[in-house]
Amino acid sequence: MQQICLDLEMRVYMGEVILKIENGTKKFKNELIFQNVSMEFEKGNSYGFVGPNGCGKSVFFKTLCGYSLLTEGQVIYRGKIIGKEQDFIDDAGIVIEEPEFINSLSGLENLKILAEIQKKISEAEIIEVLKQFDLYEDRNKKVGKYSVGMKQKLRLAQAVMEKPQVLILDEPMNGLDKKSVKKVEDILKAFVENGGTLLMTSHIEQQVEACCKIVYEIDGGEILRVTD
Ligand SMILES: Nc1ncnc2c1ncn2[C@@H]1O[C@H](COP(=O)(O)OP(=O)(O)OP(=O)(O)O)[C@@H](O)[C@H]1O
Repeated sequence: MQQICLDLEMRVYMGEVILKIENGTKKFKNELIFQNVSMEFEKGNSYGFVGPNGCGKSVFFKTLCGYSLLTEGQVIYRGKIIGKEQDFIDDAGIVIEEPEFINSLSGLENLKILAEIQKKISEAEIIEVLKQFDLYEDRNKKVGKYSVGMKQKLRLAQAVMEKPQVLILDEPMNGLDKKSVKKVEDILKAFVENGGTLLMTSHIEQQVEACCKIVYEIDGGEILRVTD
């Protein structure tokens, strides 16, 4: 019975627009990053953005989150205008550039401190996420001694641990080996299948194609849809 209710609930929400950008333009002084972009992001769907270094992938994601304001246009999250009615998007797992972990504390201790802010999840749930990302064995090791790939997996673990509705991940596969890439792909696909909204970037097209149903290319101030 519970399963049937869950399925019905998911069908209601799948396809509903959760985040959108309307006529968005971003400039830094005279540098145009993107112009007049309108896009909608739905629950249960996944969006990949590819483009060369410096094309504006991170800036685009920062404007969607509210970390950087649009020069023109607006971002609307769950019906509220970001930067006016709400500062940042919430209930979202975000990896844009490097969030600073405390190097002298372990991976587990770092996640516990971050989980304290919202008090949504227990230590047992954090442990489960660390297991998912193959970090359980190293949970008590100081983050300062983590490898590049381990730190990246910890960032992703932190992004997903509170089961957000939206994931906004800038270059999530950076520094990961082949096995870890596959594991993260599986985690992200399951997130979308369960009704989550995934936005991710990569400068490698195959990486976004593996995880995302809809792919865009960012270049020369334009964001063009690659997939049908
Ligand atoms: N705060 C800022 N002030 C001025 N210019 C900025 C700022 N942040 C980014 N830029 C510029 O915006 C452009 C796009 O940068 P962005 O970081 O979005 O590129 P990217 O596509 O994410 O690149 P990469 O693949 O190398 O991470 C670059 O020319 C960059 O110098």
